Amino acid sequence: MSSTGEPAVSVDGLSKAYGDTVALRDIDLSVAEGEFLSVVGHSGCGKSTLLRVLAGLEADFDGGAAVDGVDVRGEHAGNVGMVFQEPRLLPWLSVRENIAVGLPDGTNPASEQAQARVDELVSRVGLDGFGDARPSELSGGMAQRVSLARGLAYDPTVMLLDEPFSALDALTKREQQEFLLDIWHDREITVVLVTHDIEEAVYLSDRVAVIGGQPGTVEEVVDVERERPRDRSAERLVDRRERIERALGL
Ligand SMILES: Nc1ncnc2c1ncn2[C@@H]1O[C@H](COP(=O)(O)OP(=O)(O)OP(=O)(O)O)[C@@H](O)[C@H]1O
Repeated sequence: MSSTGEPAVSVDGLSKAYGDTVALRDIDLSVAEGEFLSVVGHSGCGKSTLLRVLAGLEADFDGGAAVDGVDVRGEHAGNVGMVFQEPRLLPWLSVRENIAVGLPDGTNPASEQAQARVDELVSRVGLDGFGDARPSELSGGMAQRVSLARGLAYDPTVMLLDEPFSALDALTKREQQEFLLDIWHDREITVVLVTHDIEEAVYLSDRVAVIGGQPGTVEEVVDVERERPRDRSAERLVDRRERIERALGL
């Protein structure tokens, strides 16, 4: 990744209302290239709204939000991939075809280049041998990996993940967390992860932004550390978890 020194994500005085409901108020946030940032907060504090703004899905807001220095409201904005809580796969398409849905507009999915890109993504998310399977033949964790591959197909610089593991059982969730770290490991992408799970946020992230209140504002940004691999029970992580819990009034 070539570093321009520009933050991958910058949010400046962002406020967003839905009619009379103010979801976010005066949010400032900056995410460096290659950084892993999590966003935690109580239900309804505006976490998904923040991701939707960054993904260019909400045009009507006050303040600024940019990805790679480009305003998210602009025509060429949003070199982002998005992964949701549910995999949202098309049941009548194969794994390969579902991933191809995420290829950049104008790509001919039948072209040799597109096919090679899809094969590479199937491999990258550990699904060799399942390329022709239908979503109904996959486990929850596998389906979520297809969703991740579809998000990566666009070759985004920033991945936005909205509680991608919250529907998974505890063991699968851990596997998927490791999997996401593997994908992110070379820091070729910047990750913004929304989660309810404080332990997950602390284990995975460089920094954790705590959003509180309604409308949501940034209460605190907690530095975790840059080192990896990490021990989930390390004192430093426990300390960070407690700090976040206090910020959330838990
Ligand atoms: N499309 C919408 N229309 C009206 N109000 C909305 C809409 N989307 C979100 N809201 C409101 O905005 C506020 C923030 O919602 P948002 O989904 O961003 O919160 P969240 O922190 O992601 O919640 P959760 O953790 O429960 O997913 C809530 O009060 C919600 O009711």
